[in-house]
Amino acid sequence: MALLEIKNLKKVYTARFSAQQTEALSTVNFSVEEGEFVSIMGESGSGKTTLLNIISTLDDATSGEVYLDGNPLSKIKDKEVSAFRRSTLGFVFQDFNLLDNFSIKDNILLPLVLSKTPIEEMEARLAPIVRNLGIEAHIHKYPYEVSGGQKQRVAVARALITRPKIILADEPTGALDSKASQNLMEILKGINEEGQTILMVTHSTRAASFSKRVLFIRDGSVYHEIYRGGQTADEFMDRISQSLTVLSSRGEGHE
Ligand SMILES: Nc1ncnc2c1ncn2[C@@H]1O[C@H](COP(=O)(O)OP(=O)(O)OP(=O)(O)O)[C@@H](O)[C@H]1O
Repeated sequence: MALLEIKNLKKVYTARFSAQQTEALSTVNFSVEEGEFVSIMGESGSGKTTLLNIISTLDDATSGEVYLDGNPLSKIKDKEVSAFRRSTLGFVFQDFNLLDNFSIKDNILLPLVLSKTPIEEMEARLAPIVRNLGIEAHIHKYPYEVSGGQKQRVAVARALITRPKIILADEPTGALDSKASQNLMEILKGINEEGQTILMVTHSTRAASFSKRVLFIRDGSVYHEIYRGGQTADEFMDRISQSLTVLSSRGEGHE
């Protein structure tokens, strides 16, 4: 059974003060196996954020279903959604989403504090994660005292601390320079090699080349996919670029 299964997902937005409707997702079908690292690419407005928001339980689908470990997300009761999200999903966003008034350590521990984890357990989980991510020396600082790349590593630490089933990353390198982006992607690749499943939305072909599979979304549905297989990151990046060129220049059909 796939870890994540997206079945016939459709999302239509209805404008609040008019009858105007936008079909953001038409029919999305795909699945992610445990241990995979999958990127989602597509032009602006193709529905990537909408898709990630529905998988994140931040938004509801118009129809279709998302299954995690075989369980339909739409059946989770409203009052259980926050706890589900906290314990099962790890989030990494483009703009880090750290709390400025919390130290780095408190930002990382926040999901565990909210789920009332004992202090000894929190400390035991924190130590290896901050060591692996190279942010050990910064945990008593505040977000405004560290670089963008370090902030994003803090966000990754916060995502990992709950031992989520899947990490959902939305443009994680979007606010980083090329060196920090490379560093972050190497970290995500390493985490994936240790078994963490990752689903990432990105515009960056270089970032996507670190994943094992790339899904291309267009006009609200998955249009094409490629696997890295035995290719090097550079070879895979060339294939991703070629696919994007073909897809943006072609109206219909598969490669
Ligand atoms: N809250 C909303 N209300 C109405 N329409 C929306 C809403 N959010 C998104 N849309 C529309 O749904 C479509 C898909 O948007 P979405 O943000 O998912 O695209 P995207 O691929 O993430 O784009 P980008 O790469 O620019 O972030 C677009 O046409 C967008 O205008």
